[in-house]
Amino acid sequence: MKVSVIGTGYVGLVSGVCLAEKGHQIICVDVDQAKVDKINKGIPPIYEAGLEELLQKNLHKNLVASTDLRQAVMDTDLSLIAVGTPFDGSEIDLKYIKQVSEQIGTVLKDKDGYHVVVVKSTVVPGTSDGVVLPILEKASGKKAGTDFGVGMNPEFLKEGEAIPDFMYPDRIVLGGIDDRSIDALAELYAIFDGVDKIRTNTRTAEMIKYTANSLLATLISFSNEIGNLCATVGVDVVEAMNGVHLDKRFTPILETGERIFPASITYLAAGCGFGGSCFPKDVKALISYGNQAGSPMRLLESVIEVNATQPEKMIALLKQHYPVLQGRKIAVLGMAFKPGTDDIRESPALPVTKTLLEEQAIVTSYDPIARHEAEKIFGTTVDFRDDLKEAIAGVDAILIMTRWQQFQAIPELLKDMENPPLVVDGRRMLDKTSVDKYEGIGLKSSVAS
Ligand SMILES: NC(=O)C1=CN([C@@H]2O[C@H](COP(=O)(O)OP(=O)(O)OC[C@H]3O[C@@H](n4cnc5c(N)ncnc54)[C@H](O)[C@@H]3O)[C@@H](O)[C@H]2O)C=CC1
Ligand SMILES: O=C(O)[C@H]1O[C@H](OP(=O)(O)OP(=O)(O)OC[C@H]2O[C@@H](n3ccc(=O)[nH]c3=O)[C@H](O)[C@@H]2O)[C@H](O)[C@@H](O)[C@@H]1O
Repeated sequence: MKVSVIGTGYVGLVSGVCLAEKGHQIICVDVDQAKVDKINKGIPPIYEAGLEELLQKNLHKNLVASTDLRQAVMDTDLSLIAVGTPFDGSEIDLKYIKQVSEQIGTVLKDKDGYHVVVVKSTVVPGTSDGVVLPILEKASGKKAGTDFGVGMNPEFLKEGEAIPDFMYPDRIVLGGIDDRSIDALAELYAIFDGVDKIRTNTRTAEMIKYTANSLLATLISFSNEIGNLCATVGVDVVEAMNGVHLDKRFTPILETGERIFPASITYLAAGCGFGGSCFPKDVKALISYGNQAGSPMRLLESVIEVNATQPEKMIALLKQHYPVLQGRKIAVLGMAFKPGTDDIRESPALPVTKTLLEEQAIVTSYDPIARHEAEKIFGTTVDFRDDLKEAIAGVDAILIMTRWQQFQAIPELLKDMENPPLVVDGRRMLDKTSVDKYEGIGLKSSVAS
């Protein structure tokens, strides 16, 4: 199929590259000339394992990038809209979705033949048929369902694992205003053999996406709240959660006979909080949507509240040992909101680092790939290092903010130190007995208070 993908961020570029790899003819469109130039040189503007190789393999064969949306829509049969849908402080901000709908509609006015416009961005229920469709009709002067189709195809990829998630999805949701629109999406994904496909209307497709993200965020905040109680009453949350996690309902048994471990994969691992460009904004958008619909989302409000205070737990644990942070040397390990990505949006490391700097601690930091992003925020106020060993040399305390597997080396690195630093484990990824001075989320502080 000939497909234009509008927006070349995490979702747009990964979708475009993977669909090209599956044999479709893809034109990736973005307003950002610099991004388009990079893509056309085979350099992905974002870091995602395996993306560069796949891009270079398909570039100028099945895939090309462009800033010319008109030509891209003219030359293709289906357009996937994958622009950002931020939270504006009170509700979902649909300005990019509206802009693109208007632009596509204007092209459809002059285009012969049946074109299908599909929303891939995460949008609140009612957006595809209540916002996108009327804009397309107005700008094109044509009728949805007769002259063109409208679909909704949410994306479930995780950053850091985007390529395998896209290539081997758990399910594909094919939402549309009518059978013809859904059939076009079914054709696009026909090549994904053996994957469960859900044919549904656009509103249900939109709701599936929010429900999935909100459930995952709820599991995390639930685990964090239990962790906070455990720490207060002297139970280790990791041990408590192991007892829960072994329930087969939470650790499905794979075809190989293995259980799904660790708990972080099933979103039951307590830690310093969830971040990223999606959970925080999507849960907030659904709360706002629920309020507007007259169905308040009280549980989800708590999910956000619990998450907002989790990073502070790291500072509280640190202060058990160092009540005054001024002049203390602290290593913040991990700036990315999760391993496998250089994305630091809403990362718990950001408020923690800000607090440390406000309290005049001397902060060093190491992140395997997100240094360049974190430097844009902290500049030289943080001493960024490219080497874990250098970042922790001579510090009073280490704060583990991201579950990078590289940090498993910490006990070994501290082993021979005369006066090893305190380790505050925000991801509960180290054995608590593997270092001399250990504090962790969901664990009673070793300092009697
Ligand atoms: N990042 C992720 O892991 C996932 C994101 N989503 C959803 O997908 C959507 C996109 O997210 P990301 O890819 O992270 O966003 P992003 O912010 O990384 O990329 C959006 C891109 O759209 C471009 N853009 C904006 N207006 C445009 C226009 N008029 N024409 C052409 N390009 C335009 C921007 O320049 C940017 O490159 C959001 O709704 C998000 O919630 C869904 C699943 C996973
Ligand atoms: O809509 C989206 O954008 C995507 O949002 C999440 O993906 P992502 O944000 O990339 O990353 P996750 O691996 O889900 O992690 C999110 C956050 O939760 C945290 N987390 C995860 C698991 C856990 O047990 N505890 C925990 O704190 C991670 O550290 C991270 O900060 C969803 O997992 C994807 O299915 C979805 O497509």
